[in-house]
Amino acid sequence: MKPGECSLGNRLPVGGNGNKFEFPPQQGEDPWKECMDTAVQLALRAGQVVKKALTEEKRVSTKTSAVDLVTETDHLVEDLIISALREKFPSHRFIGEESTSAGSKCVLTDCPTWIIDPIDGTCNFVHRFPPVAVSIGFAVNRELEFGVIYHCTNGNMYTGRKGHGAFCNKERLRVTQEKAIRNALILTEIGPKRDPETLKLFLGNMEKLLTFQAHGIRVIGSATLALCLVASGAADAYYQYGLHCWDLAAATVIIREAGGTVIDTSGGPLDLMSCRVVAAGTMELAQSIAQELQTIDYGRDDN
Ligand SMILES: Nc1ncnc2c1ncn2[C@@H]1O[C@H](CO)[C@@H](O)[C@H]1OP(=O)(O)O
Ligand SMILES: [Mg+2]
Ligand SMILES: [Mg+2]
Repeated sequence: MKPGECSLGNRLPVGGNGNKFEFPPQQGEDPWKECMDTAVQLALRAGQVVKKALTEEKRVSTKTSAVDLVTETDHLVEDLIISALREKFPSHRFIGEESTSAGSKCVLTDCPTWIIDPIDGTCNFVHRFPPVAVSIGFAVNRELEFGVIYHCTNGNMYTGRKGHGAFCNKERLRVTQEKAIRNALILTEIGPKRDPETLKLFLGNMEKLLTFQAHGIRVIGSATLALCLVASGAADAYYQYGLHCWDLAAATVIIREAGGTVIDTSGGPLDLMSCRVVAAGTMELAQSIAQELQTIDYGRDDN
């Protein structure tokens, strides 16, 4: 994809809410810099909407299961982000969690594509449990170029740009060098299926890792923020069956740029649409976890 195919428009800041997040300086020409700057500004703007709505009464509906929640704020924020991006970059494509739920196609092509989770941690949002994020990933030629994840309740802005590192605000992120399950702090998420067979597999996977003397397993209710904790070195690994491309896109760039590994649960390369992942600071730990996991089938995002 040539840089010219990203309609760069003018350089007016998006939003104008007075928030002055400065992206860490980069060297050389970056054809997607304006896109990334726009993503940061939009994540901040969306984050403010989410933060305000957190304390207000919410209308909650369910999607794929009784525990897969959505609110009017998820829709509002996704519309806000996609309409602003479409206006600025009319030739680009969009994959959004709520647009996909409403029937939009979820396919990644070579075109510049934005992959958006308007609220990651909707269940947390509904309960006012703090890990709640806005996640914006961007891919060109099916390769992830950058990711922006805004932790709405504590104001942390996580960014990763391919080849330029990962940051939390202005602080560079680094993964841990832990290689063994034995000493690892591991994060996961439960996924929306709660039938007995799925729960047995989910708990069996946890039990296996605990049997190997993992220091701990944590579930925080936001896949994107859990992955940011791995990028930050606050946890050693993350695995899950039942997440989606919008949970993974932005975070994958951030972890890789923090020196970490993101792979498929089979031990092979990541497939963004496969609804499963293992991420870790080291390939050794990622492979060890992948080897122990029993597959939970969640289908694919692109069919
Ligand atoms: N009841 C629930 N509890 C936690 N996460 C849930 C959930 N239902 C759906 N999810 C989604 O599953 C992802 C990975 O498990 C989470 O980050 C969350 O993304 P969401 O809030 O964007 O829907
Ligand atoms: Mg969401
Ligand atoms: Mg999500």
